[in-house]
Amino acid sequence: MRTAYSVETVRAAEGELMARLPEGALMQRAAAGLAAACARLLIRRRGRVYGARIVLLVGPGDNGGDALYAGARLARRGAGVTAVPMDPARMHAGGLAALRAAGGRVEEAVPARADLVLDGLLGIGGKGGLRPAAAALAERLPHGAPVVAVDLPSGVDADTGEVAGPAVTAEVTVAFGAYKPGLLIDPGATLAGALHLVDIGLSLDAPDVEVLQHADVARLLPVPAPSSDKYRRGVVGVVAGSAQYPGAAVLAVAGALRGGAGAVRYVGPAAAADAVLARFPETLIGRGRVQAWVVGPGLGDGRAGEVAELLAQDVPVLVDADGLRGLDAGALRDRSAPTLLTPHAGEAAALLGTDRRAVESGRLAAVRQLAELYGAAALLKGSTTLVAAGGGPVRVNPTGTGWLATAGSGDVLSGLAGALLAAGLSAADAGAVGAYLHGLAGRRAASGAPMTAQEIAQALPEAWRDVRRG
Ligand SMILES: NC(=O)C1=CN([C@@H]2O[C@H](COP(=O)(O)OP(=O)(O)OC[C@H]3O[C@@H](n4cnc5c(N)ncnc54)[C@H](OP(=O)(O)O)[C@@H]3O)[C@@H](O)[C@H]2O)[C@@H](O)CC1
Ligand SMILES: Nc1ncnc2c1ncn2[C@@H]1O[C@H](COP(=O)(O)OP(=O)(O)O)[C@@H](O)[C@H]1O
Ligand SMILES: [K+]
Repeated sequence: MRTAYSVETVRAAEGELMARLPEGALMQRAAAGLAAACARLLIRRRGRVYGARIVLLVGPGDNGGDALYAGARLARRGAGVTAVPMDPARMHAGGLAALRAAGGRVEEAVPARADLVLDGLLGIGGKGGLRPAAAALAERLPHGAPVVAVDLPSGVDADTGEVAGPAVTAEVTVAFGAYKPGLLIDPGATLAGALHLVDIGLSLDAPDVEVLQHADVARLLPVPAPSSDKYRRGVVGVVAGSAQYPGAAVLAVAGALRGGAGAVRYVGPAAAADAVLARFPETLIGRGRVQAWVVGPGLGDGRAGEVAELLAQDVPVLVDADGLRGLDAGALRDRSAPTLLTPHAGEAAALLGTDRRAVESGRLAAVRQLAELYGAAALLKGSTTLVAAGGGPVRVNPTGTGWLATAGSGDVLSGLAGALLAAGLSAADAGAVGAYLHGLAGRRAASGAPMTAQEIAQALPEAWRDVRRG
């Protein structure tokens, strides 16, 4: 499991540790780890550190200090290091002295050529969008040089991943003590590139954000026991599709059949039921007992009554797409069985009474609000799928890919996550495991070329095997 901690938590842990260590010790640990990561990158790219041209973008705070001390270490290994300050009058004094002592230079303009750039403009002390002096440096990077972000790409909000205006795009981000949520959530995650963590000795407990990995997902997968039968494995009921959108029913059932439940029951108009049976003769048709319902994909208008009726039952319910329209927050909060809502940004905006852009730029806050307002687990789809429930850490899905943005892909996910719910996973686990498998299947089905939603469903068994192999 990869975890991330808010700035407030990291600052508190740093404060505690700093009080017990000699002054500057933490920054030396950070700079040593940073310099080692830079050296590895230079050796990979050009065989050695000696003779490399390194540019340090230096902000006024400790983030700039880290860059200066790391630059000094690299200069001692024979690199030519040039520091470019955001404000020449405000640079970390100790770091600057160390760089000069190691033979580094300070210049006002960013050199046109470099083998490596260290972005030490802003770290966790950055507030709001980059101010003009910082933005000017971030926008004038030497062409083609890889960028290593110090703790955080400057311009990314550490707690949310929001980016207001210009920001640095890094090849690698070297984070100190802990990952920050903004490194894991888009748009920040995309700008951060590959992540590398330097242990500086912080002790941290409950994370704000967590990212499941293969081993975590493997532990949660519902694998049949010798004594299993189809009912014990769980029956998932799918209420989806309409005369206008029969395909949504087929795709939701396709996802559900690969989600680990023992049987899939379909409830919907005859035309959609015929389409489902033609494709999946193993589907049970018509109402009956289920261990979880999936309701919403392709329902069309005028079926809110059916949604309310399912929500009145004391079984887990996943609500997606058209099912999300006009949900009654009070009724949801009163439910005792688990509920999982799976909106995309537009649907989430409608549920929260805000606009789509606000959701997309502040995904973490939006998913937390959804979970709180509706008293349910919430899975916010899109670039970086997030799952929130009950005030616990928000789960960030690491397997997503833009190729998943294809019509019907969400229908497959709803069936899949619903089946996991029927198999007995909690709503948060069903959402997180569903998104994980869906992303893996999407990557496998696409492998660099467009794919269809049906192909995502078809690739799900391979995603399961992949996860179980570890
Ligand atoms: N604490 C520790 O133990 C350790 C911390 N470590 C390192 O310290 C980093 C945090 O350092 P930090 O607290 O000095 O803040 P930092 O990110 O350098 O920025 C603050 C400066 O930026 C300015 N500024 C703010 N927003 C701005 C904007 N939008 N655009 C432009 N300028 C802006 C702000 O200016 P002001 O608002 O004061 O005018 C202030 O001068 C952390 O990320 C890690 O790298 C490691 O060494 C490990 C040990
Ligand atoms: N940029 C993206 N990166 C990763 N995944 C994405 C992106 N855009 C969409 N997705 C995923 O694709 C699926 C689309 O679902 P949805 O919006 O419900 O579409 P549809 O209703 O057509 O099925 C979701 O799983 C979502 O997370
Ligand atoms: K930085």
